[in-house]
Amino acid sequence: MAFKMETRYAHSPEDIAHYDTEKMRQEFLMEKIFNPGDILLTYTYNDRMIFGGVTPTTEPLEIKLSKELGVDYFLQRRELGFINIGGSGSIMIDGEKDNIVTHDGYYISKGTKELKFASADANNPAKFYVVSTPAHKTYPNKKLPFANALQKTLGDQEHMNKRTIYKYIDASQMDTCQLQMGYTVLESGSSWNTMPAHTHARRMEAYMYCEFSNPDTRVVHIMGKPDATKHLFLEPEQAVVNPSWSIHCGVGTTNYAFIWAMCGENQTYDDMDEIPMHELR
Ligand SMILES: O=C[C@H](O)[C@@H](O)CC(=O)C(=O)O
Ligand SMILES: [Zn+2]
Repeated sequence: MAFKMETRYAHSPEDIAHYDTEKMRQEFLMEKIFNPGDILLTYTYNDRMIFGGVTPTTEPLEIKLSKELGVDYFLQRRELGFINIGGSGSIMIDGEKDNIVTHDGYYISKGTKELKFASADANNPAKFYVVSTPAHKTYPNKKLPFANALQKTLGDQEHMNKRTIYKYIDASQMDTCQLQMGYTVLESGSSWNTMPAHTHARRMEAYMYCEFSNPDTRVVHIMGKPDATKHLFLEPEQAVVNPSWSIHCGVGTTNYAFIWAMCGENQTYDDMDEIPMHELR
């Protein structure tokens, strides 16, 4: 079992103006999220979000962080959400087991001492995409089945952005200190996400692109100030950190899905500043 947590620092818009492709990728792209048997995390200084992949095979996996966070145990002062995009598995929350199928999600409260992730079949492992944010209060753990997610259909064929947003952790539906998280699925023939683009200076956001309809599909993720954009070419199951001053949208060479997670100042999903098309550069 390998455990890795990389640190990614925070940037100003002026910093990235001079970054070339390689530097942009080093600073904002996570190239590997899921590796069988491993826990691969990123700690970003943008609102101190921790995100990454837990991919158990034969042995259950547990995120053990204490010294790194200056606490007694990982979730002492944090909450955690996950969505499983792999095979079936299970979790153990302080001794209580719950089975997890593909696309099940979960909210795990601050104060949880033991959280173990397992796969039912090591050859088709569960892929737990986990996101954790600082938390000040303990709210109930909550299983978030795909079928219960709050659905919002957006876009149309003319704009090549027909998609469904599945809100798993939504502050208008349940208690969460900071974290909000969901899963967006594009329809066949649609390629654009989050267009018109937006910023929300009140929250940062991480995107993890997955479930590409073809292995050769690439998603071009666009970020930066609206009038100074940069792009990254992404393979399946890679993630991007988007600072709160940055737009975050993308276009794929086929359709795809992605998991988004936000935290910061407020919890109002619709608090977004849409960018007029003529302002994009
Ligand atoms: O702040 C909200 C996030 O960027 C996403 O929820 C947007 C999204 O899933 C989409 O438009 O496809
Ligand atoms: Zn957003």
